[in-house]
Amino acid sequence: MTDSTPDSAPDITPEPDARRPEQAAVSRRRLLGAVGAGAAVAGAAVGVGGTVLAGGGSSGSGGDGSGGAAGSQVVAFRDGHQAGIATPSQDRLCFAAFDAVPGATRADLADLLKTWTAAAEAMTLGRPVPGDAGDLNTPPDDTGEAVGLAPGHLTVTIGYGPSLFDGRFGLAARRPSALRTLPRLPRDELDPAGSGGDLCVQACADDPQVAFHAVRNLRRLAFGTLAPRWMELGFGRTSSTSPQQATPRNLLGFKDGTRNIDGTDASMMAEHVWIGDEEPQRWARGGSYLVSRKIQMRLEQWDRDRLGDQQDVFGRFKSSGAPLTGKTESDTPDFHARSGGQYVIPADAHIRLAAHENNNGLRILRRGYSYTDGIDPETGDLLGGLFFVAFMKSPEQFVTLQRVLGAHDALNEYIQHVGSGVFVAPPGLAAGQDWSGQLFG
Ligand SMILES: C=CC1=C(C)c2cc3[nH]c(cc4nc(cc5[nH]c(cc1n2)c(C)c5CCC(=O)O)C(CCC(=O)O)=C4C)c(C)c3C=C
Ligand SMILES: [Fe+2]
Repeated sequence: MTDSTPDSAPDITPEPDARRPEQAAVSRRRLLGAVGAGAAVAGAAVGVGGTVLAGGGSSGSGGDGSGGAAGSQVVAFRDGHQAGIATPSQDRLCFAAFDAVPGATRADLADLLKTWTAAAEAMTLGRPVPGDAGDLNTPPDDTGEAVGLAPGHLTVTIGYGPSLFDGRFGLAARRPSALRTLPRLPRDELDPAGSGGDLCVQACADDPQVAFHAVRNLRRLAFGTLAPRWMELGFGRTSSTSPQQATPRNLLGFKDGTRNIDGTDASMMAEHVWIGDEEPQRWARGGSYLVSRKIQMRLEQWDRDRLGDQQDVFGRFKSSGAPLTGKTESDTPDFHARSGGQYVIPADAHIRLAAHENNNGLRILRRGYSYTDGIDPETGDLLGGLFFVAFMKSPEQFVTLQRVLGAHDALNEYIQHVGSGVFVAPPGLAAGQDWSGQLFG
């Protein structure tokens, strides 16, 4: 893949002297007129209709706004698969789920998805949402907080929830076969207000402001069609999706992502992650199912647990990340090894229960983030955990794993699943294509 070197982001400074309630509709019309799917992004040096835009390498480096770094901080927006799945996971996340507002029509949704495509592509390049930046009588098309920041390897990945394929938008006949609300799983205590959604947007970047800016601007463009349902900010990745990345640690202090699927391994991705020819809905092939789970951790309780028990919970050493049967992080766990009649990796250890060796070869691509919700007003405890995100060929992969984990995992003493989502992430966009045409056919 080739790196592009976008110009530094243009100034979008005119001070608005009038803020009108119809601002969003005006902006959306202007954006469609000015850009349109497949046309050149306003001010961009690179066309969006076919030119290879960028390499997808992410080092996790922070966006420093330096023009020199920008060229290597653009992840290709158009590809066979959406960026933000197999591409290296960035350090920061902003994830939002949206619902269609009552009265929103098929035409509204189609219009919005076209607009979102152009906006997401521009922001990925480190550019503002396109439009006429000089009109003093309408609000600026871009909210402005990413001006001067580097692209930060921004990826914008969208997904459609099962509810989008009900009767409202004439999409029932286009519902991917495995897309349905997850069944109730063991120990679930889900908050409906923090679960589900008609659509989702996963924005990942090296810089939290770049990720938030992307979601905020898509939300702004959606006024009158979609309303936000829930949102999560992730401040530290808890997985590696490329062999070049060091394994990060989760909030329990353990290396997380050691035996994740490598996003550059095309055959593993085809076998476990990408929707293939088995899917009758051709438009969804090359996409993937996204399962999100907000998993609260009992951090204070964990912090009082002894090290030996913490290691038994996972079946790995805390400091090195090696399995309890090995010496280094990359050693393969030996699930048969015993000592004094007991398994070295305990029967209820997280990795024993989750390992593909013990689940008929089943694997998922994990791409989660740590989150915090501040302090529990009732107990004074720190609130935080894992915003688990995983991609897979079918949500059944998650359901199968979680049925086992929810019933037997030693980790259950320290966690609670409180939010849930399932979405189909459509395949990547070809030159000239947009999310609207792809979904509506
Ligand atoms: C249903 C799927 C999974 C949920 C939910 C889940 C929650 C969860 N996991 C950790 C921390 C770790 N998980 C690790 C490995 C691991 N986890 C899953 C699946 C789920 N985890 C899988 C498939 C695996 C790989 C197992 C293997 O093949 O060995 C590890 C070990 C290091 C690694 O391989 O990544 C850690 C640590 C937490 C904290 C958590 C919920 C809060
Ligand atoms: Fe896990």
